[in-house]
Amino acid sequence: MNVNIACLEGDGIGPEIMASAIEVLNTIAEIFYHQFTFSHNLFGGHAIDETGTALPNETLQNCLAADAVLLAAVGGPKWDHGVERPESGLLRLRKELNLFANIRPVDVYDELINYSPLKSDRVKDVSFVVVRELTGGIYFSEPRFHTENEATDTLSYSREEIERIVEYAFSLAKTRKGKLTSVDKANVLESSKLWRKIVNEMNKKHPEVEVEHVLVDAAAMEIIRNPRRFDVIVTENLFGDILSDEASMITGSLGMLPSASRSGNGPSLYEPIHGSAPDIAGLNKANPIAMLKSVSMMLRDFNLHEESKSIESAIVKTFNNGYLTSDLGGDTTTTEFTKHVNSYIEAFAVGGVNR
Ligand SMILES: NC(=O)c1ccc[n+]([C@@H]2O[C@H](COP(=O)([O-])OP(=O)(O)OC[C@H]3O[C@@H](n4cnc5c(N)ncnc54)[C@H](O)[C@@H]3O)[C@@H](O)[C@H]2O)c1
Ligand SMILES: CC(C)[C@H](C(=O)O)[C@@H](O)C(=O)O
Ligand SMILES: [Mg+2]
Repeated sequence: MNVNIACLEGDGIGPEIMASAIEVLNTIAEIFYHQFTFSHNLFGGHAIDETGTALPNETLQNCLAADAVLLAAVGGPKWDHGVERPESGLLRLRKELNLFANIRPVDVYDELINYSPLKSDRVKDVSFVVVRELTGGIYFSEPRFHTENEATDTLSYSREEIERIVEYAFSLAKTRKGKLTSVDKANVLESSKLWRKIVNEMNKKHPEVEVEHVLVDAAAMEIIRNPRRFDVIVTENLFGDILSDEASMITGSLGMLPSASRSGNGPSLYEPIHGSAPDIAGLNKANPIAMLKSVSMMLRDFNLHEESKSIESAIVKTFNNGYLTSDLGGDTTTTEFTKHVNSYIEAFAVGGVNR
């Protein structure tokens, strides 16, 4: 299969985990006889330094023309106080590609349950997906401004925006355990009242899905108290951002959670949920698992299931053999971890595809 991938390595640990992803994709291409073509694009802080904008037009055009976009991370203290921020490039890109559905799976590996800061009996067998609305809500609504003495953000959603993300979540729940938790703040926010009403209306169309509504503050508590109760969580942009970082700790590290952002037509974007980790940038310490699992989600979307499985299984073999990056208490470097994943992918292919 030929796949044209627009790569945005960005800032901080971005280049290190992107290198890991490309190495693994090259191994997959060789073993499974695919042709992956990569374009390397300026994005984020580095793009600001070189062009004055976080999302240069050439980068946007390459993303629009690609089969998929692979993004590492953007941002860092160097750009925290500039007029243009790296993060604004990311928000523009999501909007331009209409990536309204951000899928963030939270799956606990049995082998790593002791690395979670939570007790192992709480985290065992946890598997849920956060479906985060990604192109609306408080991140994008107008008016939005600040002056010396006043600042305003607006949280607004149209019926259409709510319906399309909730429809996505219902469909996903049907392929899983059939339970949908809608997280809102309907005791306070007008947008949440409409959100909740629409979820209830749509439940009539999908009666086989069990729906519950949980207020976001209670949801934050439940993710720690009893994370096994969740199957699919659907929520507004900002709530989804916060809850997914929280949920990552169930798995042991923020460096574990991948994501896919989809529009339904046009290229999807695959990226870890974490940021550019400036505190460990350039030290070869970054955990590449979130990035590699994002690659695995991309391959699954192209129906390359065996290829996707080979990555997942190689990741498990790598940490089962004691290779853990420092966020999980180990001393394996990013490059060593990647080398082991590559060799297990090769072994997987010998035992599987070439059997
Ligand atoms: N999608 C993105 O590009 C994205 C996402 C989140 C934050 N950011 C940006 O990243 C910058 C830093 O933000 P932050 O420090 O709040 O969050 P962060 O996610 O970059 O880091 C938080 C903590 O988690 C650790 N961490 C994150 N990913 C890791 C990995 N793969 N391996 C090991 N440890 C990892 C970091 O070392 C740090 O201690 C900011 O500019 C922020 O806006 C970008
Ligand atoms: C960098 C930032 C704009 C971004 C977000 O808030 O969406 C990040 O935190 C994420 O989770 O992808
Ligand atoms: Mg975030």
